[in-house]
Amino acid sequence: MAPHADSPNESNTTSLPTANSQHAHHSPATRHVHPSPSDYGTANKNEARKYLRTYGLAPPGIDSYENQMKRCLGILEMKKTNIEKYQYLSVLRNTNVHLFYRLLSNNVKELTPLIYTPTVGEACQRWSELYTQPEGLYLSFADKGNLASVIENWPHEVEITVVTDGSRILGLGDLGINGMGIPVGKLSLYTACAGINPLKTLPITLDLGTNNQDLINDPLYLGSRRPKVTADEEREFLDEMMAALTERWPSIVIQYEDFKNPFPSLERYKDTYTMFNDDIQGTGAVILAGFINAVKQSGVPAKDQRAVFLGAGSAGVGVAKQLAAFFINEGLTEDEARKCFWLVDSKGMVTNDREGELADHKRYFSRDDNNGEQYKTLEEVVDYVKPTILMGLSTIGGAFTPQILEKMAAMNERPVVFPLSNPSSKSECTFEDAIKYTKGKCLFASGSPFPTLDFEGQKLVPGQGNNMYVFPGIGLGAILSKSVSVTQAMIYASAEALSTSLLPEEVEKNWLYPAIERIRDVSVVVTRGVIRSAQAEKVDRELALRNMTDDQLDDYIRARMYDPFKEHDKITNEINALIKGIASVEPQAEIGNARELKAQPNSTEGPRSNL
Ligand SMILES: NC(=O)C1=CN([C@@H]2O[C@H](COP(=O)(O)OP(=O)(O)OC[C@H]3O[C@@H](n4cnc5c(N)ncnc54)[C@H](O)[C@@H]3O)[C@@H](O)[C@H]2O)C=CC1
Ligand SMILES: CC(=O)C(=O)O
Ligand SMILES: [Mg+2]
Repeated sequence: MAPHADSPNESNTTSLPTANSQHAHHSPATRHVHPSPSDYGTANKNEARKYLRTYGLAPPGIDSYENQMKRCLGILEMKKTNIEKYQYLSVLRNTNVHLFYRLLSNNVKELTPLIYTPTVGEACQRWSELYTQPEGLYLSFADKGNLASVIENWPHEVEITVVTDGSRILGLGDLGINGMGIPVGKLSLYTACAGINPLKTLPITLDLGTNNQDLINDPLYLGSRRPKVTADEEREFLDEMMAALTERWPSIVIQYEDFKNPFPSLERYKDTYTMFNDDIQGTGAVILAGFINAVKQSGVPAKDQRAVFLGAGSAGVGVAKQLAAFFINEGLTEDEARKCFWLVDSKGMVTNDREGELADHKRYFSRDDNNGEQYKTLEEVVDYVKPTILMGLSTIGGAFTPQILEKMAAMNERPVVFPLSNPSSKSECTFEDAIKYTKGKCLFASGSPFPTLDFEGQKLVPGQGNNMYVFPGIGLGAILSKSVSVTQAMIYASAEALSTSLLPEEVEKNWLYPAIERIRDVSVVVTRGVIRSAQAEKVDRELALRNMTDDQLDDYIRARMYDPFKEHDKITNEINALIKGIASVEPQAEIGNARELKAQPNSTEGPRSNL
């Protein structure tokens, strides 16, 4: 990007009718609305400052983007802990949203762990303790019956929302309204990875009570202290919320995230609203993509795959279902595909004849061929099944012990070992242990990032099997195609697209996922796959996209992605348009602060000094 290296005294490329008059007041070349925090940015040129009415309200020096980012990285460097870095970045997002996204886009690998897993886990655990600024919308059970009017308070147009009830935040359990860090973090990635306009994103956290006694006892906790509502109460609440959101924003895409039991809501809303569940479907897709590439390397055909899953919750079952769909595509019958999976939960291997009631979502993969044997521990199950694949979605850090990893290596040329639980403390094993105990044989991906490793003279790069590779493209695809729903085929298509998005040199290095630094390009490929699938399923409403070639569609997608490096061009265009008098000025909300909750006054206010 070209730096904006103007000095305070340099004149700028365009000159406003009143720009050089030190005493000019009431210039028509100003916006007739209050500046937003981003308008005070130090990279704004004088002309822009006058136009935005922030002249004199920021230091006179005019920064280049590079300088701004250098300063931010310097400040980050000074922060001692990751949670301090998280806080600094949150404040930056609130005060200069475009700078925040420039910084994030240019440093996605380094900064994602600070705004997302693992740091967001601690941020959620301490949300009420560290609370400093509004970020998102809270919908309380006490407001049932009035949700539409609460939603009305959100001051911006919305294209996409991420909703959590905080009841299963990463692998950290029920965190109540402290879970807000998750929708905020996911939506930051929507913007950084898929260029969804930050102003058009809405983080929502539902306050449906909590069963976490520590929170209830915590005087600083900012949610209600009532016990978690019943399943029936939750359903009624969600019915009202879905209707109210869609009433206000008819094209809104709604992503469910980190609910303890998300299956009933997915089943209930998936055909009626443009919604999907990230933990079941997004995770299923991202792991399928990595697995498709792992299969190419391991050479084990679908019919010979034996997958043991530690964890049979939303993510475990979601991933198993996507892999089963792939096995069916590879020629297996549904029953043969289903039989490739052995699920293990906190009570041991999931079987039809074990004691106690089996949750509905576990039935599909429940085994009936265990001859009355109940295998309680993962090691017992590994000995019994002799798996080719070991997936971890259990929230149990360290559950893939050295012994289990050694067994995987002894049984397989290239064992697939995916410890996918988040944050890092919950990962079923580290990359280092996986490499050490399988002697470098395993095909590895983890939910949270691990550092690269030197092993026998080779630099090994771990894959990150995290739904962040697909949900941005699923969301953008649904928005651009104006899909009436997000179908299973669209989710599957996102996985196929991701699996093909690797560059030849990435394939050459045996990577399972593309470099995270290329995420915006990858998201274009995923978005195109999702749109094509929506068209095939006839759930799209933007019919003109059907006539585009793939190249044309890619250009179309790119052109609609928010680019934080172009925000100043937008201001310049507004000024030029104003000078020429040929266009009306865009409302401030277009370039304002994404998370600013205070509604902007409309333009009835008279102009102030432009100096
Ligand atoms: N890498 C990624 O992109 C994603 C990772 N996840 C992670 O997966 C984990 C699970 O998420 P969900 O399935 O949504 O949670 P969940 O609460 O629905 O399921 C957890 C499962 O783990 C099982 N489990 C708990 N303790 C166990 C033990 N000692 N031994 C064996 N199994 C045990 C439970 O019985 C349950 O089946 C979380 O840590 C989450 O962060 C979730 C979604 C995406
Ligand atoms: C990544 C994610 O969605 C989770 O850990 O829940
Ligand atoms: Mg999640």
